[in-house]
Amino acid sequence: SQSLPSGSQSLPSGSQSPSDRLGATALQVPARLMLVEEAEQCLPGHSFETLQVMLEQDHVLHVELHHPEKRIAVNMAFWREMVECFQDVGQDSSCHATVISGAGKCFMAGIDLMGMGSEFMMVEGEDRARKAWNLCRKICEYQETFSVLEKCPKPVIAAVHGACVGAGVDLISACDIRYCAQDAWFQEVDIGLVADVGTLQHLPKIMGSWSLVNELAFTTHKMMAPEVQSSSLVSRVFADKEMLLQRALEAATTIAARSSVAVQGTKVNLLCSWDHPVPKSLRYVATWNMSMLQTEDILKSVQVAMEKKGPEDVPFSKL
Ligand SMILES: CCC/C=C/C=C/C(=O)SCCNC(=O)CCNC(=O)[C@H](O)C(C)(C)COP(=O)(O)OP(=O)(O)OC[C@H]1O[C@@H](n2cnc3c(N)ncnc32)[C@H](O)[C@@H]1OP(=O)(O)O
Repeated sequence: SQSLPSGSQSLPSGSQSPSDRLGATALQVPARLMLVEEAEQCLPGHSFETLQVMLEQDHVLHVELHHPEKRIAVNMAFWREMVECFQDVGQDSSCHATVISGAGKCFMAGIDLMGMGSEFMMVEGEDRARKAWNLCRKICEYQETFSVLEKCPKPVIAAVHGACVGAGVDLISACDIRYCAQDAWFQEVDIGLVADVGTLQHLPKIMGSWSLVNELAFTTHKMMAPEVQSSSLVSRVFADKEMLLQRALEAATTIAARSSVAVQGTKVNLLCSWDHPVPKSLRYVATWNMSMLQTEDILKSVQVAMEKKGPEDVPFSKL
């Protein structure tokens, strides 16, 4: 059988239909069985090769992409570690929201053109059918690197500065909120292949203009910050990286102070409406809320609203 990157036994294999995605979000099966207490201690200090995880505020994690000397060109470890990291974020009840950014001069320079070329050229298999089968499995595993961001019920905010190329666009298109700095620019892959890990599936739904999506995909047109804002790829542009991170962390802190029942349930149901027609999504939220409306968070929230306080004043229980 095809040899896998080390540690990749923890990656789910096979492509997922929208309903699989929803099911996985709603009823996540732990990838690595871990007690909540262990998960809480584990993530911020966890040592990854390509990711640095920092606890920024109460309940807010900052995941920084690392490989600054190669402009965050992503290597084999990255594809595996993103899955490990965001599966753990999903399980960690003390994390309510996450910011993801790039260390050094840019957000991401795409795949490591030197290190990863052989990954797709050298596919094992005794004949073409078996090679194709193994290649399909591999592509599905790489898709999971960014799909994990959607499956994670905690909102993920992408904070982009400088270049965001190829796989960087795949990554941000799977995030829940996208902010960028004035110096940010975005560009599709131009290495003789069809992008296959999320960009083409997400961008038409995210951006307001099919024409612009096509332009970006067909011509590899370099989009600068004002253009990505007017096309809705990002919702806010900030003067520089410092301001960008500050405002991304502020947004994450606001989210983290709210009821987890409300925030995580909202993410799951927004994804449902992304994937399904309105009647089906309405039925789903009715089924969702027949249990979730029984939360104590509603009473607590109403009480503080009456007292003219904010959600940060409510002692919500962990989820
Ligand atoms: C696997 C599943 C499917 C996924 C497919 C994804 C495909 C893609 O991502 S395609 C996109 C590939 N990326 C690129 O084409 C971008 C290449 N890089 C650049 O254009 C520039 O480096 C960049 C604009 C990002 C930054 O420019 P700057 O002037 O600031 O830096 P450089 O001097 O160019 O680079 C500094 C060192 O980093 C190395 N480097 C940069 N990008 C990559 C890369 N993608 N892969 C490998 N190495 C990279 C660059 O060679 C320099 O190294 P050194 O010469 O040793 O200092």
